[in-house]
Amino acid sequence: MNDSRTVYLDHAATTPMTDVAVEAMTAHLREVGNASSLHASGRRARRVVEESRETVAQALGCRPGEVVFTSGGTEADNLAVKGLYWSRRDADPRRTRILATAVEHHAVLDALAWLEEHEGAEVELLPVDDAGRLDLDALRAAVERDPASVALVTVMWANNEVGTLQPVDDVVALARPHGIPVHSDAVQALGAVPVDFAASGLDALSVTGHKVGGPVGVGALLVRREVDLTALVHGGGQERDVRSGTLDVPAIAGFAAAVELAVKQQTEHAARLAALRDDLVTVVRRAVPDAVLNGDPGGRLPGNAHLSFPGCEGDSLLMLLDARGIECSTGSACSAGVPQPSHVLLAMGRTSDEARSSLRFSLGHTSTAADVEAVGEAIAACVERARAAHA
Ligand SMILES: Cc1ncc(COP(=O)(O)O)c(C=O)c1O
Repeated sequence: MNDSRTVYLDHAATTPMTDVAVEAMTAHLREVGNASSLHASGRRARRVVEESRETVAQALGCRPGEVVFTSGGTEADNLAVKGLYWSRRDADPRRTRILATAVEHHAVLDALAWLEEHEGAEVELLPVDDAGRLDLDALRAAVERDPASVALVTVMWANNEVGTLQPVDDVVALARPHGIPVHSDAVQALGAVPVDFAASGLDALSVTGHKVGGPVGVGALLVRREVDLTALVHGGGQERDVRSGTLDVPAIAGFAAAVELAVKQQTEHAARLAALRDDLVTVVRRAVPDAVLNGDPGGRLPGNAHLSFPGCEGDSLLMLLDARGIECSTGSACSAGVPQPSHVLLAMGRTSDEARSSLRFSLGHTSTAADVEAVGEAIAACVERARAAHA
C-alpha cells in the first residue's frame, strides 16, 4: 500500500494492481502443478493457463493460439524483433534491413542495436515530426527503395514518454503489399486506446501486465498463426516452441484478469483520464505560463501530460515534487548517475537542454481530481526552486 499522502502520477512506469488481478492471482498462488505435467495437478494448471489465454485472445481480438506468454514487454519486444529478423533472414539472406522509428522504447532499440552488432542487420531509424509522429513518407521511401531486403518493420503504437500515437494502420498498409511483417509495441496503448490485433493487420504485437493493473513480470507477444518466428529462449518447448520455460500460472491468471478489465473499461477510462489530464495541463500552465506541452496535442494517450519547464533540470524538479509527495518521471534514462537527454525529445527536434527540462505526469485508474489539485498547488514553488538551483 502506498502512503495515503502519495500522489502517484507515474502510471506509464507501472500501475497499482486492480482488485480483480490480485484476486485472480492469489486464487492460484498456493496451487501446485506444472502446466506441462500430465497428471491431474498439471492438467489443472494447464486449464488455468488455457482459460487465461482465451480471455486475453478475446480481449485483444486474436485467436488463443496466437498468444505467447512472456515475462513482460521487454521480452515480447526482443522475441518479436529478433525472432522475426532471424526467421526472415534465414528464409532469404537478402532480408537484412529493419525499419523502425527513432522513438521506440529501449526494449526495441537496444535489441535492434544488438542485431546490428552481432547479426549483420542494417537498422534504419526513421524520423518523426516535432510532435513525435512517424514520417510516413520516409517509411514509404525506405520500403520502396528495396522491399525485398526488408526483414521487418517495427513501430510502437503509443510512445511511453510523450504519449504520441503512431499511425499503425498506415504502416501496415505500406508494408503488407510487399509481404513485410510488421510488429508494434502496444505496451502503453493497451487499455488506453482500442487495440484489436486482427483488425490491425499486424503480424506481432507486444503487451505487458503491469501497465494495465496486472502483475509485473508477465506479458504476451501476439503473433499471427501464419508467421514464422525463431525462438529466443530454448528449453522445454512451451508456447509453440518459441518461448520455453515453466509457465507462471498465478501471474498469467492475474495478467488475463487485468487485460480483460482494462479492455472492458477502455472507453470510459480514456474519457475520464483525458478530462483529468487536460485539467492537469491547465493548472500547470496557469501556475507556470511558459511550460510547454510536448507530443501530439490531439493524437496522444489520454493519461499522458509531458511538459517542459524552461530553465529547470527535470531531475531536480522531480525530486522537489517528490518531497511534497508527488511522484512523476522524467521519462528518460539515467546513465551512470548522469541524466541523459531523452532520445525521444531529441528525435522530435528539441535541444538537449529542452529535453532535460521535461517531466512526464501519467495518470491511471487510481488518479483523481485531488491529484491534479495537488500538482496545481505545488508546481509553481517547485519550478521556482528548480530554476534558482539551475541558474
Ligand atoms: C513502450 C514500452 N515498451 C516496453 C516496455 C517494457 O515492458 P516491461 O517493463 O514489461 O518489460 C515498456 C515499459 O516501460 C514500455 O513503456
